Amino acid sequence: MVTRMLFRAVIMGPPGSGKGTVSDRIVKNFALKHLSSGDLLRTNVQNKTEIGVVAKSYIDQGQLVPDDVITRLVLQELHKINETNWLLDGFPRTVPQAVALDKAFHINSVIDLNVPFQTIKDRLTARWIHPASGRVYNTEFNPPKVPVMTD
Ligand SMILES: Nc1nc2c(ncn2[C@@H]2O[C@H](COP(=O)(O)OP(=O)(O)O)[C@@H](O)[C@H]2O)c(=O)[nH]1
Ligand SMILES: Nc1ncnc2c1ncn2[C@@H]1O[C@H](COP(=O)(O)OP(=O)(O)O)[C@@H](O)[C@H]1O
Repeated sequence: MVTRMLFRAVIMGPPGSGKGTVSDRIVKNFALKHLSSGDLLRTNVQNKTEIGVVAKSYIDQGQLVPDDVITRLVLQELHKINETNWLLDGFPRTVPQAVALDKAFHINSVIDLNVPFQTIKDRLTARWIHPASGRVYNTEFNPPKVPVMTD
């Protein structure tokens, strides 16, 4: 049996550090699937799945979704793309999540975005998200081609 080497990476950093933006750029240049825990949760919230209903109450309060809920959701998705190289964004965020991921998969690389707090504040102030597509812009760094429109 021939076993193909698969590349598994995690991108970490506080909210607003640029995980989503950097991930988009990486997957444009490398054959990786980008899986974002935030996007996954938002899809579940939109579709009103059982997990989505539970997750919404935490997200709306600005809290982390409980470890067992998010871990089940993310690992289930990762098993679906078992034959693919992937880049995981937003997970793990806690030690129990990291332990669960480490047990389930061998991780080849971790990118840790180290961005000063003031820079994060400035970026989040200028962040602009198009709700329908989930595309992320920045009014200074990465503005949409037509102001207030998504491209
Ligand atoms: N100036 C600058 N802004 C950036 C950079 N990377 C991301 N941003 C912007 O910072 C904001 C937060 O980025 P995002 O990818 O949503 O961060 P996440 O919350 O870690 O996924 C967005 O408005 C991005 O357009 C960067 O390298 N420089
Ligand atoms: N690994 C995780 N563990 C717990 N909750 C999470 C996790 N990832 C995402 N969430 C929930 O989803 C929300 C949105 O996440 P995300 O899109 O990554 O945005 P941000 O990077 O701006 O926090 C978080 O505020 C949190 O409530």
